[in-house]
Amino acid sequence: MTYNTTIESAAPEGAIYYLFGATGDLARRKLFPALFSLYKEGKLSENFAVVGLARRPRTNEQFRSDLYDSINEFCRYKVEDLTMWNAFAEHFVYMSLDINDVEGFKQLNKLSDELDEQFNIPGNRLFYLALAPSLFGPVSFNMRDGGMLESKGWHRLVIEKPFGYDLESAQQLNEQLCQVFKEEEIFRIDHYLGKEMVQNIQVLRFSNSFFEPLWNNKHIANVQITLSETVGVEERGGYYDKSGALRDMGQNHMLQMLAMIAMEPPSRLIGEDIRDEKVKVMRSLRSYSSSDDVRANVIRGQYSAGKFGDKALPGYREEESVDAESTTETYFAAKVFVDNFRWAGVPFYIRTGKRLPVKTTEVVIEFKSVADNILFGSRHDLAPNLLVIRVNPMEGIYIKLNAKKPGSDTDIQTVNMEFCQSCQVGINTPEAYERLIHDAARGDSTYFTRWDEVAHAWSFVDRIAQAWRESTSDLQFYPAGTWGPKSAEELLAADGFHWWPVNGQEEDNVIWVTNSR
Ligand SMILES: NC(=O)C1=CN([C@@H]2O[C@H](COP(=O)(O)OP(=O)(O)OC[C@H]3O[C@@H](n4cnc5c(N)ncnc54)[C@H](OP(=O)(O)O)[C@@H]3O)[C@@H](O)[C@H]2O)C=CC1
Ligand SMILES: O=C1O[C@H](COP(=O)(O)O)[C@@H](O)[C@H](O)[C@H]1O
Repeated sequence: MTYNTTIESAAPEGAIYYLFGATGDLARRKLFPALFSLYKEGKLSENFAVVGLARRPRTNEQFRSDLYDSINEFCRYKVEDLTMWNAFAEHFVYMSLDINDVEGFKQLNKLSDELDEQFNIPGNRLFYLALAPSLFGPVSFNMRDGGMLESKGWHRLVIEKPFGYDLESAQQLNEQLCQVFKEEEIFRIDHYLGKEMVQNIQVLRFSNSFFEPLWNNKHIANVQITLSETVGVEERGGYYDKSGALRDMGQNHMLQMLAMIAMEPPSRLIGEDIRDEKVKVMRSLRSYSSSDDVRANVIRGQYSAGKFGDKALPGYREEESVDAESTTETYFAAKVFVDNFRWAGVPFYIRTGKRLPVKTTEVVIEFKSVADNILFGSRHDLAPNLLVIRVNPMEGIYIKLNAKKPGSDTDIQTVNMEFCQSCQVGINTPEAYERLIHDAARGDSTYFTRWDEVAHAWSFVDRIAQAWRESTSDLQFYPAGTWGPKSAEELLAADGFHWWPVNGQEEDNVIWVTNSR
């Protein structure tokens, strides 16, 4: 059954893919593997070429050898057939280019004409900027001034996060890009939107009569979104210390997931309608009224030295490229309200952090208990029903129900009924980057963020950042390998709730009914 014809049909047309930042980490770990998977699955037109671009010198042979290594290390498919590999690799060429040098773009333009000819490409251009954001503006101007946008096909710009540091810098960046590209030609990546289970939210919500009528403040008590990571900042301290968890994860991935949960049904399953509905959610986010309001509702933390099992872990301030007195948050938790008719009074609790005990992304929808339950309420401490959407790394859903304990007259037990998607399809589900590159190549911007969404998300985040700049007294430290500051528990306890266990913290006394075995 195909639910969205714009997404499932239409193979991409032939195009040249320009990978700016081709010698960087993102290209190596995500972009090359994604291109190989698409090729292997027949999702790239035969008429394509990839031009790797960065300053350091590389021959085409060296570039293809880097490509080979990256695929064998990071791709879900390995290179098994050399004939097929050679056919793939011959589409890849490398050119050394400093993006500040417009002459280089003129040469690139000539090379592009040759590639159009060689691979029978109709002048389509997809520019992927895996570069530091400070280079996004200059590279766009030089593309234009170097004549790169004069080819007869379409031109699309795919840009990585972060899109700005705050609303003001994001606006400046957007103005620069809009001098060269139209909004519909700009594809802003939020790789969470490319994840299977994030895309599945709308199917779960709008195609199940179990959920659709209950999806509102009459039946839902609260929503919890957890995005926990075991890693620290690794070698990204230089970037992360200026960014922090709020900008790195909050402004984008977490608010995007919240929007997918909270949005109204779009009138049609097409990109603009879905994005219109997400914008309405972003616009309805209740801004904190004062810095005290921020401190009462947003908790921030930074990991100190700790351990995983027997392994000692350094504190954040001891990490490479991090200021020894840094006050950057590696954790935040917030209580957020969506001020509209559907969600009035329902808290959305969101939390993310590095060096937490497990790597997992989960959304928990906690339903209200059966009102005035005269049958069971007085005798049992009934667990509320939950719908849990497991996004990452395990994919699937489960629902938590109350059921009679077999053989007992009086006991009620909690049962988790699970659809484990990962168990069905193994780990071989498409990576988010495959999906997103494929969509951009077909001109489908549904799962990319539109400028107005980004701007509203920054306004919300900027209010928090402003309070944090005024004083750092609320920054709390948590040992690496623990669940963050205690006050994040108190945030929910004050409302009579608690964080539900996520993957790796399974509860006792719960029966699992699952397809995982
Ligand atoms: N790595 C990741 O997992 C993620 C990265 N991102 C984003 O992706 C982007 C790239 O990140 P990442 O790959 O990690 O960064 P890296 O620092 O690893 O790579 C940067 C790339 O830019 C090239 N470069 C730098 N300056 C110039 C220049 N003047 N002209 C031409 N090329 C230049 C470098 O090549 P050379 O030195 O040879 O010129 C290199 O290929 C960033 O915006 C980042 O925030 C987003 C999510 C995850
Ligand atoms: O964008 C980012 O996401 C990753 C987490 O992504 P995931 O797909 O592995 O959950 C995070 O580690 C990184 O700091 C951030 O920039």
